[in-house]
Amino acid sequence: MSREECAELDAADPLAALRAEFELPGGVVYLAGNSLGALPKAAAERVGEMVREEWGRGLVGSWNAAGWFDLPRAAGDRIAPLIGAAPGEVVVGDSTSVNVFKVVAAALGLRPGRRVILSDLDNFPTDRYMIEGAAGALGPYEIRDVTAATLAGALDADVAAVVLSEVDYRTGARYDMAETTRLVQDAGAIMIWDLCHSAGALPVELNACGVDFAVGCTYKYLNGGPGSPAFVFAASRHLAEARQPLSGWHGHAAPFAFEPSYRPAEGATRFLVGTPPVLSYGGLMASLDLWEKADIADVRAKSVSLTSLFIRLVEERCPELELVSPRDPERRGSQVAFRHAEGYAIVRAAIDRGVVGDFRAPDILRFGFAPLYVSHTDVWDAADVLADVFETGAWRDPAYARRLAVT
Ligand SMILES: Cc1ncc(COP(=O)(O)O)c(C=O)c1O
Ligand SMILES: Nc1c(O)cccc1C(=O)C[C@H](N)C(=O)O
Repeated sequence: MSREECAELDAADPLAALRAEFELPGGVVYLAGNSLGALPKAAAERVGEMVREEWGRGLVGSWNAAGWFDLPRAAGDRIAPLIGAAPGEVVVGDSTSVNVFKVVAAALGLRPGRRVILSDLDNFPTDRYMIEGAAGALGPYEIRDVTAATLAGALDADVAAVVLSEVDYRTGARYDMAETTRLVQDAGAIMIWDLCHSAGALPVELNACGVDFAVGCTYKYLNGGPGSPAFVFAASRHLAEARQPLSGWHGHAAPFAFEPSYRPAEGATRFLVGTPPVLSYGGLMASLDLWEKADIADVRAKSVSLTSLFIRLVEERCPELELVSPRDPERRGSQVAFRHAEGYAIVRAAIDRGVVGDFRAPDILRFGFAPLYVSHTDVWDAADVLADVFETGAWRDPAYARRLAVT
């Protein structure tokens, strides 16, 4: 595959026009949108307007006039179609970590008498830490570690809830959501999915799969900006009964009645806690405008095309790298991971040459493909830079051996 052929694929890409809506620095191929999505140009304007007009001029009246109070529900209703949820089932607030705690607590409350939580050993650590915290605070509960291969054998009548990430943050491996949810629910347990690496990366059908609860962040493929608030989904059939213990006033049935005791709000609002980080919703809402112009089926088709092309080019040109992601596109998300003992130095050398991926210990090189702004020529250029890093031995520079504190 030549660079010219990649350009032809880009010319036929139905999402191509969306790239111009993003602020992307020149000379950079950005393959870390699975960690922090790129900046939509309109997001900078929107946040600026919120600061100047809504905060500066509207002052406290903006809680009503500018709709600040309803942002968690409004943003949730706009994310709902991207994850196969109905209006009223999704709210946006807090972080994914905090939302894991809430849905685990809600799930445990729906399965009294069952004392076991199953958690994927390969799940992103914060999910595991929050499950430990919830089990300790609400328990005692026993946590049993599973993998995709051992899950079925671990399901028994003691299991209250199962928490899995649909797409593995390191390998990009993807669970079969429909089949796994059915398996878990057939055992009488509650199914909780973490969609951090799914939302905006591939079509998610929460209700079609009968999922109970889900959480996910908005700063990766949804491009909401650094630290933009996370979402939480609760299936409508659970909304009347589900309770979560972080009973803050924004989840109260009548926050401005200032009642002395907590009464949960109707619907998913009961999963809210305190005052929303209003300005952080500005970037997210601007980004969600772009999502209305994108067909998620096109997003998936392009994602498969980009990731498959990257695997092919890198395997041809960098035989030193071992593919870690599933080769079958059905079984992977929108990222590609390779293994190499010197992965850290290789990633740093590639970043210095304009190809921004990231490294996950102990030896994973990770590249995310956000179909709204990554092109096939970007993929070609990234593989070219990686090949150059090997051919020139650039990664051997001692400067690349020194680990940075973050990311
Ligand atoms: C699967 C998964 N869950 C959770 C998180 C993070 O959660 P939080 O936004 O609370 O830091 C990440 C990435 O940061 C993730 O990849
Ligand atoms: N959430 C992050 C953060 O607070 C700092 C640095 C990176 C992140 C990330 O999102 C990492 C990402 N979840 C991952 O899959 O590794």
